[in-house]
Amino acid sequence: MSDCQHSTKGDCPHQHHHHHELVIEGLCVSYHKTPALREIELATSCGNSVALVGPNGAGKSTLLKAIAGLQRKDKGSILWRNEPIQRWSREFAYLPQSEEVNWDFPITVRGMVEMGRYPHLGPWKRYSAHDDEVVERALALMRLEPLQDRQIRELSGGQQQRAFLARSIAQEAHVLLLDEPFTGLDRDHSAQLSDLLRNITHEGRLVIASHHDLNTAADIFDHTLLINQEVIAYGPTATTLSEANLNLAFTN
Ligand SMILES: Nc1ncnc2c1ncn2[C@@H]1O[C@H](COP(=O)(O)OP(=O)(O)OP(=O)(O)O)[C@@H](O)[C@H]1O
Repeated sequence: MSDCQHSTKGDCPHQHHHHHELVIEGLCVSYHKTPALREIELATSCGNSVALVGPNGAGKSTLLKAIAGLQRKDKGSILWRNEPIQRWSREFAYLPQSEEVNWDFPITVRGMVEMGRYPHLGPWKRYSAHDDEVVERALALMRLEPLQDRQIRELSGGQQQRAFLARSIAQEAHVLLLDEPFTGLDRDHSAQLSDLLRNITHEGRLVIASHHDLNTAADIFDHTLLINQEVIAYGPTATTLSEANLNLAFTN
């Protein structure tokens, strides 16, 4: 258990942490002995959306990868429903920054969403009526029905992102880890993604996303974790992004 008294900046993030589904305590990550994250604490649950905000190099991508189980940690724990995340890999879906994703393989939107069902299929790898239903729902929730027979590589970046989200939903992942999902979207597509993320949290999932636009953060994310290697503040977005906290985070 960490000691809240040591946290002088912002709210203590882990009060009643054992009631939360995702609990990060004392997380430290370094690259070649250079620290990238120090003593990160976070406790949150399904139904929430959390923005990761901080300057370039603050460790946002590193934290997303760590939660996805893709980043070696020096110290600390990341628990999902009181157990190490490794036991729960299906529960997590991680989308890197768009330029890091290779979308150039031959598969349709529907094919990609069906891939989300693979871990759930029985020994004969046959799709049941239930699997089809889940795929239909995921396509509908992400408003992808009209695009379902299109090749992924022929879609716009925003549409590809929606296909990824639909696959994660079909996979029944409860935690969506998104690295700068709003980058490169115009105003209408940002508004659409914002709506879709709201639908995703309302149906009982958790969205954690790095986000650069301080002006839109409060409209999109109910909570914000402000970091610069360490936690600067955590809480409801509007209060967390106060001028004082931002000064702490964005000056070195
Ligand atoms: N693979 C790596 N090897 C060595 N250092 C790395 C590696 N990945 C990240 N870093 C370093 O770790 C720190 C945190 O990087 P990270 O990408 O997590 O920050 P970020 O907050 O996502 O930044 P940005 O807003 O610029 O995307 C940076 O100083 C970065 O240079």
